[in-house]
Amino acid sequence: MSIIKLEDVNLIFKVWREKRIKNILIPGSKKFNDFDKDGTIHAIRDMNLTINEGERLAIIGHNGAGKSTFLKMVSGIYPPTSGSLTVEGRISSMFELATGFEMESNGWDNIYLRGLMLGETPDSIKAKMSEIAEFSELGEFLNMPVKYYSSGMFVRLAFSISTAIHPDILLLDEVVAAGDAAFLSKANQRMKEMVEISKIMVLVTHAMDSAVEMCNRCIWMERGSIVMDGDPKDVTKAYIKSMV
Ligand SMILES: Nc1ncnc2c1ncn2[C@@H]1O[C@H](COP(=O)(O)OP(=O)(O)OP(=O)(O)O)[C@@H](O)[C@H]1O
Repeated sequence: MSIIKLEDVNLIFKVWREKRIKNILIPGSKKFNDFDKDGTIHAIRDMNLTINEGERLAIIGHNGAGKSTFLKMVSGIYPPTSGSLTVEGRISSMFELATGFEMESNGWDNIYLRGLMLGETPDSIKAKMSEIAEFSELGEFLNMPVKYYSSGMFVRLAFSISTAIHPDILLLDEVVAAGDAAFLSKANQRMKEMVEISKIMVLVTHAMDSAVEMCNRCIWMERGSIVMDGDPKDVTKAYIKSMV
């Protein structure tokens, strides 16, 4: 049984500002970085939300609304400052794909290490290695330290590993642009398969048609809070209307 449950959750970032060189050197420039009077950003505010199995949730909202922070919090990157966050199920995050790579190690070693990080056992990741390598189409480059990869090659490797595991909960931040056109179409197909097998999907997007086509529930966030929660057609319509 997979579930994501937030009860009165807050996430506050402490923003370092008083000691900026600019503040010290230029008198009167202290207000340069005035997000909040006390130097904090309240990214998630008193959030209550339950996401159950079968739900495909889209999160929409303006820049800085807290959408990506929400995903990172659910994936465990940022712990909530207060409140209760329950996540049951194996998570796969399709964002910050580069996190956790060993730049000095080669592609093969990174497949293995990253697989373990994503919850595979040594045996299960070994069994998937050749399939991951094949999907990435990196061939001989897999023997090379990943620090020498081009950005497109790096994305291919990261994407191939992340999508080889079968998650209960799939967290997506926009569409993953993975390499050239041929790889992109293969990647999109693989992404669709992942969406189908996952029990819960959360998609952060600025594309209203993706929210409507891919999801069966939508929340609109502003300033860390949920403004509206409901059918993607209704929520995206209200969001668009608010902008005109
Ligand atoms: N690591 C961090 N440290 C400090 N503040 C942060 C950090 N990450 C995000 N923020 C702040 O938290 C707020 C929410 O940011 P977030 O990235 O979640 O917004 P978003 O809705 O995903 O925006 P966008 O649509 O532009 O991607 C913003 O004010 C942002 O500046």
